[in-house]
Amino acid sequence: MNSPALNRPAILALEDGSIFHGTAIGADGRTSGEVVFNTAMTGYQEILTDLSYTRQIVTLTYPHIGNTGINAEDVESDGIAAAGLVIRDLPLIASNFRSEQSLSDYLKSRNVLGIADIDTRRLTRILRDKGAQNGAILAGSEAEGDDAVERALAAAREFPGLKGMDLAKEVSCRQAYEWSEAEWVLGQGNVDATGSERPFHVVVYDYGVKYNILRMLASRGCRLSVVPAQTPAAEVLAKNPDGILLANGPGDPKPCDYAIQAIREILETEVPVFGICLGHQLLALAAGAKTVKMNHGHHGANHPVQDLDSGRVMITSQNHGFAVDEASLPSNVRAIHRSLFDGTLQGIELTDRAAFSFQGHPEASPGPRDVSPLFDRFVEMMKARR
Ligand SMILES: NC(=O)CC[C@H](N)C(=O)O
Repeated sequence: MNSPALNRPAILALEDGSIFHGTAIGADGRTSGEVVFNTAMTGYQEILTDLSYTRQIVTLTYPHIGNTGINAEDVESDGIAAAGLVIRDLPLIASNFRSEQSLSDYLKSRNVLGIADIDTRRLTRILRDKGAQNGAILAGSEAEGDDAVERALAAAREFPGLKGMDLAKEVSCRQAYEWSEAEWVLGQGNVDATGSERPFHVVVYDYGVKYNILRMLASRGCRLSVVPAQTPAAEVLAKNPDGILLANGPGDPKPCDYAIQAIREILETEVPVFGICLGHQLLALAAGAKTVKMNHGHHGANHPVQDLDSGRVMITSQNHGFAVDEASLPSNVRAIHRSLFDGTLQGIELTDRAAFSFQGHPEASPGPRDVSPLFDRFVEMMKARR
């Protein structure tokens, strides 16, 4: 342990009045958001950089976080998206041949707050039993003084909550760009250096896209045009895509009327569509279904999901707090996947159209890669249309 004199205090407060005292491991200051727990044993870097965690404070149930440090290759976006990190124990040593920076230095360099030495089991029980809650972290001098707990509670209760919050358009890229995996590996930006044509041209609606979705498509030979969330359908269709991918993203899908409208227009054409997580929810809304806020959502890397056609069970990565209500599916939409944890809907396909979507993360590879064949299904759809 650090000597107590070097420790900076931090406080985590939940809207229900729960207070946790711990040690600051990131930037000083204050942050608020919805507090959610993730049960994955690996992948803290992918979790922190996943834009779907925007305005969420994440606690990890695995107790030792930071062991393998931080590297430049495993990021899912260019920055840390999560509003804060809550952990049990920060190991003193980060050890991995790819490690370039400690977790603590990474948080500080990105001005993100983190709190360690927290009883994350107690915290998780509260979130599981009462549901995801709004919360706040105060760190460093902000966490000092007799009124610090009061201020932390006030900050937790000031957060308006994610319900009704449209964040996709905020985190989306500002301008359209091209992506290919080779350029990513070389780190030369998004312009195709070789000028080589990729067989399938996929337009990706960026609602907060995880880089691994782009890598998975690029590795299957797709040329990718990534477009801002608010791009009208006509502009996307004018690019003459072979397929359209609706990406993951933060916040509530319901207020994203620009996306729902664009998807409706796209569904009037024959272009194959694949939706992932927020993209799945938006496809369902465009098709006429409803979405709901879940109690504490799904955030982890070992969630069993059943393929309803084959009966096969897949071990999946999950990160969502909203879900499509299966009872609301119109007659031309079929349920194709279901969670074996709580029976919630995990995948749909349109019966009259080459369009399907998945609630979990087929691009994630925390070990199991059971869901990655969904990318092959998308490629097959594009092939069939040609
Ligand atoms: N990972 C995602 O795309 C999350 C979708 C949505 N923001 C939810 O929480 O349900």
